[in-house]
Formats: sequence, C-alpha cells, structure tokens
Amino acid sequence: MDFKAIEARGLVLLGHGKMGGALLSGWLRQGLNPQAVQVITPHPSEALKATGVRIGGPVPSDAAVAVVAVKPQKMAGALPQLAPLGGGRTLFVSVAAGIRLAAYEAVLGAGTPVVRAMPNTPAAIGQGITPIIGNASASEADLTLAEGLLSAVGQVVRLDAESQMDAVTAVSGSGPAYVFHLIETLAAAGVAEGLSPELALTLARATVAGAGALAMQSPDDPAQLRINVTSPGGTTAAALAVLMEAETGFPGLLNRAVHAAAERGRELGK
Ligand SMILES: NC(=O)C1=CN([C@@H]2O[C@H](COP(=O)(O)OP(=O)(O)OC[C@H]3O[C@@H](n4cnc5c(N)ncnc54)[C@H](O)[C@@H]3O)[C@@H](O)[C@H]2O)C=CC1
Ligand SMILES: O=C(O)[C@@H]1CCC=N1
Repeated sequence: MDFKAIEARGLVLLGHGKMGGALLSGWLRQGLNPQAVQVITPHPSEALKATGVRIGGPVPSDAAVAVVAVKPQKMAGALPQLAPLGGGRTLFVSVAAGIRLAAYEAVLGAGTPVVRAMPNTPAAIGQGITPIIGNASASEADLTLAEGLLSAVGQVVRLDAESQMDAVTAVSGSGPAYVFHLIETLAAAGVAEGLSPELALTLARATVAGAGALAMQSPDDPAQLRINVTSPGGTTAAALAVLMEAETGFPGLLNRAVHAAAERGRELGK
C-alpha cells in the first residue's frame, strides 16, 4: 500500500496486544513510517518501543485513521479516549469482536465514519484475511482506505451486512486457533503412535502449512484435494472414516465450535 495519505495526518492505534501488534508489524514491514504512528496502550512492551513509533501523548487532532484493537470488555473504558477524533475527519477502524457499529457511533458521534474489520493473526506475516463492513457515514473513500490498510497485511473481503460479522469472526477471526490446535493434536497423535515430540511436531506443522498452501494455489477445490490423497482401501480412507463421521467427526465438531464462537460474538455485542 501507498501509506502517504496516512503518513501525512497520522494513524492512532488504540491497544497494542496480539492483534494490534500483528497489524502494526505488518504495516511497518510494508513500509509505514513508524513516526506517523501513535500507539495508546497502558503497558508498552520493549518490542513496541524498539519499533520507533510514538507511544502515548496527546491524540493528534487530525489523524487520518484510528485503529481500535482493545478487548470488547475494555471498550467502554478505552474508546472515550478517542472521542475528540469523532465527528467525521478521522476514519475509525475497529477490529473488536462483537461490538456493533452503533456502539461506536454512540461514543464518537453519529457522523463518524466507522469500519468494523475482523482480521486474523496471520496478518503479522502478510497472510491475514479481513472481512470489513462500514457504517452509513463511511464513504467509498473511507472503505477504500480501510481496505488498503488491511490489504497491507493480507486479503480483504467486503461484507454485505453487519449481521455477517459474528459468523465471519467465528470462521476466519478465530479460525487460526482451530488450525493451531489441529497442529498440536495431530502432533500429539503422532507421539501416541511412537514418534518423538520433535519429529511429530515437524511433520504436523509442515503438513498443515503445505496443505494450506496447496489449497490456496491449486485449481482443485478442497474436496478434490482430499480425494487426491485418499487411495481406496488405504490409510487415509481409514482416518477419514473417523473424521468425516457426521456427529463425532469434523462436521459436527466444527459446526458446534463455530456456532459457539458466533454466539459469543452476539453476546459480546449486547
Ligand atoms: N487475537 C486475535 O486473533 C484477534 C483479535 N481481535 C480483536 O482484537 C481486539 C484485541 O484482542 P487481542 O489483541 O487478542 O487482545 P490483547 O489483550 O492481546 O490486546 C489488547 C490490548 O489493549 C490494551 N488496552 C487495554 N485497555 C486499554 C485502554 N484503556 N487503552 C488503550 N489500550 C488498552 C492492552 O494493554 C492490550 O495491549 C479484541 O477486540 C479482539 O476481539 C480480532 C481479530 C483477531
Ligand atoms: O477470541 C476472540 O474473541 C478474538 C476475536 C477473533 C479472534 N480472537
């Protein structure tokens, strides 16, 4: 992305935790000038200080963008710090799960352009995916700016309606954790079959990474890629008989997990 428009007026980042940190790493890696970034976070880490961004201090009154990356439960205490930027000049981009556009408007003023975005932690290496949705005050130019900022750290998808946000949060926002747990449990299963923990983890990590890359690059859909691995009467078929069982296998398990995540998003928004 060309960060010039943002660098001219500045970017404020509220909350430098796992997600704010992943986004900031991605932007700095893509060439955003650290001096154009002001981070507001209670306990700045040494790693943050080493980036050369501005930490704390008065909020620049004319920032181009304010990125909100605090926990939903901390929002009521944290967001009012940015209220002076509300009203129209500054585009707000919030990554918080659950919190509705109307809640930002209530604190920042109805005319404030707000974009809800749901990135995921692969943003830290430029491989995130971020669905976005704007409020009525967010212009096409605002959406393009948010899209540019987030596409610096991966793909961006525009949603049709805010009501899709809890489901996308449950699929791609939380999704990396499901995949990391798959790596952990695949490795543990390898250990149970007699492999050393190191070898099992090496195999599990490379298998998930390789399969993910193939799923992105191949013209075949995931179902065909699965079939390509599965010799009739072979080892994969034996495993898939367990994994594809409707209730106890992946289908039932992931349905229940994704539903639980989406429901939690709905609760956080209340
Ligand atoms: N971790 C993830 O994979 C993703 C997280 N999110 C969203 O990102 C947001 C942050 O989540 P995480 O980074 O995981 O949490 P975190 O706890 O790692 O980071 C939150 C940060 O906010 C700071 N903070 C707390 N009170 C503050 C205040 N009053 N003013 C300024 N900063 C304050 C904390 O010190 C911390 O650095 C949440 O709303 C979450 O829903 C969205 C997508 C993915
Ligand atoms: O766990 C959470 O609530 C956040 C939102 C998506 C990923 N992490």
